Amino acid sequence: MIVTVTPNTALDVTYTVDELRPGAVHRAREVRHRAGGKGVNVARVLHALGVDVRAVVTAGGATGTAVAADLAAAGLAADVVPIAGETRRTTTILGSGGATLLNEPGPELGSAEWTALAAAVARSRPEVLVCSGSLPPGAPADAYGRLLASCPSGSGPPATWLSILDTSGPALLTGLAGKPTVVKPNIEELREVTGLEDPVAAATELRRAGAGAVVVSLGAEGLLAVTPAGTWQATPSTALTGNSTGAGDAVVAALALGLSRREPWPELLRRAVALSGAAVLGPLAGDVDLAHYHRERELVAVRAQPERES
Ligand SMILES: O=P(O)(O)OC[C@@]1(O)O[C@H](CO)[C@@H](O)[C@@H]1O
Repeated sequence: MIVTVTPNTALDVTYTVDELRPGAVHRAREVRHRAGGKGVNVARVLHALGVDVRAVVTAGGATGTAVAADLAAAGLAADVVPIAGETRRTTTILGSGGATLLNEPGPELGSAEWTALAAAVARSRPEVLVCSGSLPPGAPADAYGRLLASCPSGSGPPATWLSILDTSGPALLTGLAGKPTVVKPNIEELREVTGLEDPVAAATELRRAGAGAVVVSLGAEGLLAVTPAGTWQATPSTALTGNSTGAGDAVVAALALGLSRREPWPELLRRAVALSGAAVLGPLAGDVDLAHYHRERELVAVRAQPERES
């Protein structure tokens, strides 16, 4: 079972406009609401692939009720941890220039709510645990580190626990204490937390600090993976335009699936690049174009990178 946990769950609101201009009035052509937050998107993608997945989310207030109802309507298995605060909204504006995001910080969680979240994760006995998204304000600095370290695996002794951490800034750095199997920053997030320009050097730094492997999103150039088995770059066959919101979550979904199947890295990266493109072609974050995914898996180029002196 793959389990995703999204402490700062959201109601994703997506507006479509012709062109986004700062300072102007926009009449939205379309407005869509759905349960979101990175871990929810990961679960949605896995569900679309027919994979057994469970989403652990927080929900409070009217937006929390809408999130829980949408998860049920989508047929996603979920553990909804009730919270006193109002679940946040995250807004995506899709215009001719691409996607612009406005993410609310979200409500604080009380210590009993953190305990309930950790208990829900432990109860689900993940084989692969995915920790995704920003932490809510006032979260314990090591919130992800604790969730990752305390996770009892359904599949064996601690040495076989598998986990993915997809977050940024201090939450990423402190989460490394939980020894995630893989972390998946994008190139800007990686440079920000390490202060290093070179992505291989920066990824190596995160591995030294506790990550098993580091998979870096390079945008249109695909993915770079620095792993115990070697370093690879995986490149898509073609550049795509569409809604890039959620493309990173599709990469995480592919990584979780590949880890659960113990796939070799080149195979896993092919799947991740193809699924990321499929997400760009999906209308909303969490949607994937499955026809593109199956076609593109055959076309992704994966190249081993030369070993460097450490
Ligand atoms: O504020 P966070 O937790 O970093 O990101 C939240 C979020 O912007 O990420 C997803 C795209 O990855 C959106 O669907 C979602 O609402």
